[in-house]
Amino acid sequence: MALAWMGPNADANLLQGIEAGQLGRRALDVGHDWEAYGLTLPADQVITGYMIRLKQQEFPQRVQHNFTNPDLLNTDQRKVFELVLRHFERSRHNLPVEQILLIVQGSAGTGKSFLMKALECERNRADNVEYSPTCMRPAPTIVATCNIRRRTVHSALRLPIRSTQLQPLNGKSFRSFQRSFSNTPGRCHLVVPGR
Ligand SMILES: Nc1ncnc2c1ncn2[C@@H]1O[C@H](COP(=O)(O)OP(=O)(O)OP(=O)(O)O)[C@@H](O)[C@H]1O
Repeated sequence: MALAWMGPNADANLLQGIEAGQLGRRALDVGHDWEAYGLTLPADQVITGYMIRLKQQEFPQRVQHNFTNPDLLNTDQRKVFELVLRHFERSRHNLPVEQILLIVQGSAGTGKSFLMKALECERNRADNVEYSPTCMRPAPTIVATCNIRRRTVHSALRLPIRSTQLQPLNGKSFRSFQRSFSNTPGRCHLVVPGR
């Protein structure tokens, strides 16, 4: 917590109860059994190792609690839910549809993620899970992938991270991209949370 307070450009002297520059050297830090948390990786592998462990350990545990009951949606959530579901249904029956480009805005905790999960649950129910890639829910940041258990937009769509130049996909990445859409019957809904 103390490290988080420091933040970029924060004044370390303002940290309550901690002498500036003493973080990591106090008896509490030195005497703490850090290995009890499994932090045994060399420094350059800590982040990579942490992400791998997060995926292996937390990911499956969280998936088990992913059910969201659409009956709980409030009036505003239900408006969006019904609009998107109508679109789903028309696409599924090959009826003419216009592409939906929809932004759902709301301050923190107003139920945007809840709405997305409800939509996905409804799709899985209607489509019979095997069919579910018709709804992709990539996230813009790795933090969001942890919150809602999905891959990033860049990873899902094979977008370059370090360059603004789009190159044609080829070889392994092209085949893996094709595979990820291979169950998608014609149309795919892409739902991207805002952070
Ligand atoms: N209709 C609802 N019925 C019951 N609980 C709800 C409903 N909508 C949202 N919640 C609950 O409210 C909390 C906040 O919702 P949620 O995380 O979806 O908000 P958010 O808008 O995505 O927030 P943030 O922008 O911070 O990510 C969650 O615990 C969620 O389960």
